[in-house]
Amino acid sequence: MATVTRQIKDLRTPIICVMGHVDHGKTSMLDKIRGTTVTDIEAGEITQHIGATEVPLYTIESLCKGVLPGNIEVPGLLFIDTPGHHAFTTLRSRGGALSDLAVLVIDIIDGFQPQTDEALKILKQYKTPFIIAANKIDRIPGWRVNPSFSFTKTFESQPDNVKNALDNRIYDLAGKLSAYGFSADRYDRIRDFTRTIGIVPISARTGEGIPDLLMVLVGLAQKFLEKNLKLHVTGPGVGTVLEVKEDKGLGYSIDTIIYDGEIRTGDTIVIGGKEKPIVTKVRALLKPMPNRELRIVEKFDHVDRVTASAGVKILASDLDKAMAGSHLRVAREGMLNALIKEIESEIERAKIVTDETGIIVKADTIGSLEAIVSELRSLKIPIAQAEVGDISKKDIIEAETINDPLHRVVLGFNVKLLPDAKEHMLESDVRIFNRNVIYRLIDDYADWEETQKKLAEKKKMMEIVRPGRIKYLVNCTFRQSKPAVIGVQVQGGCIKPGNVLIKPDGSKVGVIKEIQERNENISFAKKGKEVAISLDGPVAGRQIHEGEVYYVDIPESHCKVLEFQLKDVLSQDELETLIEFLSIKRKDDHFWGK
Ligand SMILES: Nc1nc2c(ncn2[C@@H]2O[C@H](COP(=O)(O)OP(=O)(O)OP(=O)(O)O)[C@@H](O)[C@H]2O)c(=O)[nH]1
Repeated sequence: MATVTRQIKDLRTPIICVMGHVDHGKTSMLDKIRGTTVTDIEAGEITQHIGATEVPLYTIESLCKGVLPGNIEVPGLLFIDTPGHHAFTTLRSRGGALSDLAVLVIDIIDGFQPQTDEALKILKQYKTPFIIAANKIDRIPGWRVNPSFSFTKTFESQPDNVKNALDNRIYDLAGKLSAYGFSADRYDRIRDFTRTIGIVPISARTGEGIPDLLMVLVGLAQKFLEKNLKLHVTGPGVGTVLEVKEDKGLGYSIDTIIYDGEIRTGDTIVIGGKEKPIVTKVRALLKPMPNRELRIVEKFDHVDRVTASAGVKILASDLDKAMAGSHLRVAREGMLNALIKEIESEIERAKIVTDETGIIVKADTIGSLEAIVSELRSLKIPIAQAEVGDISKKDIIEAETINDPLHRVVLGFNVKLLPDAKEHMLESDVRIFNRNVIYRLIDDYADWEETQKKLAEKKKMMEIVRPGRIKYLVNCTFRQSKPAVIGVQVQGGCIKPGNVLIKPDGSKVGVIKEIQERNENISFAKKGKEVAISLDGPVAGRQIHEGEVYYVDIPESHCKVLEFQLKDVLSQDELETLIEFLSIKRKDDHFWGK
């Protein structure tokens, strides 16, 4: 058996990003690789944050059971677990940009889905080499499970019809990929991985195909790293802050990915802070034990130095204001000022340009903030303020000053509602949405906004005098005066008690006191109804005559609202009646109600 003992010191660990549609099995796949389970702690079952898992070469070697080629020099693989929903585009792009390689997970039964397409577009844009993990092969009807087998081995043991079914699905995937200009094939039929995308059939549930996946990734990383990547493992470290945490006993710490160079205890580092760059000294470097996921690790190794690429927890003072998503740079001799300037301009760029008025957004990291902002922008929802941090009383007070009640809103993503904010909220009309799943946060706000709009329209309609046209029916004079009681037919729109009536020549008729239908008082009568109305003002036979037509007199300000704001909510006959009424009013004054 060929042993893999050729680690060359200066090669950094390639960073792998995992992408794919919701529920296609990204988390399960990583779980299978690292042998732990994070699915249970995912909010809303969607992976929310970039996490990192280092899989050392010896683990890959043992999983691949001797099938690994003999020329591997990379020290292992560092997996970044990117989230799966389209609202995470920004985070994904960051993952895409950060990673050397990607695995696009596709449920072989479900096939291409919207986020599969989106991931492909991102991969293409960033020119990131990738492979496809065609997951859930155990769901192919008739599949014979061989837990943890390599794909080639388990495939051999399948009946012909199952083999064909799998190949047909792979063929389908390859067809879809060709629409993006990618040529793709089952990985074991490919000679040149730089030209053809490898499709590795796997089952994240049974572990089948996982050895093949790792083997292809290591081989590909080796090839691409040799060709395309300059490897710095000795220069000053460069990284990105994934999360800022307050841990019991540890104080504030930052979880980071170091993707270039090295970092040592005692190093001076510069990182992005909420207001200004933070310059601090590394007190301790805590590396997760190999094969553990950075977020749920309980055990750390204290190390003196870490080389790229690695997920590492850094302990230092002044980290409470560190900003998740910002860069981290190690400052060696004479570099400090330049680095501070660099991080300063980065903070400046990260400040999200906001609109003059709009809602307030708070999020836990720059990445999630950017994702929410870009989603809100695409929905054309204005943003007055967007910041990393918990929801404070100040945010609510700020929101109270917003004129439009639909924008008197604070959207919080994965943040706390601070106690003083909670208290103030009770006496405020500001609406707060605080969720830990981005699409739910935005959907909830959009639903609320829609309901509020409808309610506001309804309220407006209730207050506004609406168009109406009636005909005074022949032989329907029931009382001549004080009040006159006459029978009418509603010919357009509707009438209500309190409506003032006018004639087509614009002269005033009187005010409707009551409306009766079969001797019962009613609050309104719509088109088609024949009702009796009592009228204050006119004397039947003198000022008003049977056979005449009257219009509801609409105040000029109401006409403006009807014509320019509520036109879409008016029925066809209301609209026609309004047009007739306006032509009466505009006969002498062309600009009436405009
Ligand atoms: N039968 C079968 N089920 C699988 C396999 N892989 C994942 N699943 C199931 O598919 C569901 C989704 O898997 P996840 O790993 O949570 O998917 P994900 O892509 O990480 O989903 P998000 O984090 O929500 O984006 C879970 O119920 C898994 O148990 C597989 O290979 N075979």
